[in-house]
Amino acid sequence: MVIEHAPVISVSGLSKHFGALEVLRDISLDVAQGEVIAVLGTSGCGKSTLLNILSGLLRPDTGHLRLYGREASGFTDWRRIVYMFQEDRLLPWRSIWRNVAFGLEAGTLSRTQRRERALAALAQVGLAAFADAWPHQLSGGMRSRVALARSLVAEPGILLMDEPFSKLDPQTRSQMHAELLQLQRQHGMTVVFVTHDVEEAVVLSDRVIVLEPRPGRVRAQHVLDLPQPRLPTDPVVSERVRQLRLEL
Ligand SMILES: Nc1ncnc2c1ncn2[C@@H]1O[C@H](COP(=O)(O)OP(=O)(O)OP(=O)(O)O)[C@@H](O)[C@H]1O
Repeated sequence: MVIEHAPVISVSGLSKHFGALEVLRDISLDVAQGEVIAVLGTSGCGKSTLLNILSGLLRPDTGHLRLYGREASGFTDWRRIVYMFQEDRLLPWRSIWRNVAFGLEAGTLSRTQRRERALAALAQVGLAAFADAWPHQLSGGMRSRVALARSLVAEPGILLMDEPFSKLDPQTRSQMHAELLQLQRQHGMTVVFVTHDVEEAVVLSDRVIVLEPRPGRVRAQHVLDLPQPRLPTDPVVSERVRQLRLEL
């Protein structure tokens, strides 16, 4: 879904080195509100580094990052942006609802309100019944859903994801894809995720940004105007996957 607005994320001329290693060179990219963007590239091409910059965790050496129309250096509303990591990062000593509510603790909500919000987020991922369970009692897919609930509980405008489903088995992964898209539509969120899985990029995204390695540069952008849901077995989908694989 693409809503025509000023970009919520705008990157221009961005570069990043780690010591002598040039990781990103002259990256420019605009993301509209409600878009789902896949950043696709081989291992080590700088995908996570780019996401770290978009999230404010890392500063670029040169170039500009604008979020909701503001230069990142003057942007203060970082709570509108949530970062979902590759690992679920659940805290083993906290019950499920308290894991989900973790990010709300810095705010002004009471414990009861935090629990209500956490329960609502858990209900959205089908895990309301597990609110008082512990992380070790959950399967990998369930833990992944909890991580998604924890990301959604703060109602972010932008969700950044670094290969969040890469550790799941293929079937659970497809379920998570469908759930993510449903939640994304409900909330109108902008999603930017990085992956080296071409099929995942084609199934989920409105647009694929292909990064070229050493140093990471934008090689191509592809708009995927295919209807949802997209099944990997659909010939139109598998043809796009085949074409994109040739580019990597
Ligand atoms: N903090 C750091 N210090 C030094 N080098 C780093 C740092 N972070 C990343 N790198 C290097 O920068 C390059 C790009 O790393 P990055 O993690 O962004 O790639 P990636 O495309 O996300 O890889 P993968 O798909 O394997 O996760 C790699 O060569 C990596 O070793």
